[in-house]
Amino acid sequence: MDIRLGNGFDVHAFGPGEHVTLCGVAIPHDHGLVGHSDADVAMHTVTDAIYGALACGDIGQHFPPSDPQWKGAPSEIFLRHAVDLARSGGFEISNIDCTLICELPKIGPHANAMRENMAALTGLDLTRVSVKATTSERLGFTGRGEGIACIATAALVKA
Ligand SMILES: Nc1ccn([C@@H]2O[C@H](COP(=O)(O)O)[C@@H](O)[C@H]2O)c(=O)n1
Ligand SMILES: C[C@@]1(CO)OP(=O)(O)OP(=O)(O)OC[C@H]1O
Repeated sequence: MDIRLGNGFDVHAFGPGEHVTLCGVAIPHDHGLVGHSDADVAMHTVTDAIYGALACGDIGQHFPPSDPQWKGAPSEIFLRHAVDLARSGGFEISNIDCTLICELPKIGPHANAMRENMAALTGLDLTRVSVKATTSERLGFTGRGEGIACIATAALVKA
């Protein structure tokens, strides 16, 4: 059995807005997130973890931020691309795990909706999709409420 692990890390800054989109779920907040796309930092991070497991670059190489085509794009486009790449290489995604780092918004009340959306987009069973959160104890840029960071792991298997 061929097992591959990949990691992802991404950060998006807060800007004007009334919600953030995380794992495709709109979460009410007193700021939005700034990005070339819809700035879904969690979906970008999971996408990069899958690319990492495949050793095939990163999200900016596949979807350059300089390309106007991706302005305001829904990030599920990027995730679907990474999932298709994995499957076309003969891999199944075994599980994904991501941790959001922010003081606010509180992720807990939305975590199951986020998991369900990621499970639907990837075709994974819900038990294989994990969404977690932590504060940074008010330290650093996340602690000052300047943005949201996310880290993720993806495991891919080929029988
Ligand atoms: N944005 C966040 C941050 C944290 N949580 C939940 O709170 C727990 C405690 O966070 P600490 O940073 O103090 O360890 C954490 O384990 C999460 O369950 C959250 O929902 N949203
Ligand atoms: C997703 C892309 C798409 O142009 O733009 P952003 O929304 O700025 O997100 P980032 O995490 O900086 O990744 C780069 C790009 O691929």
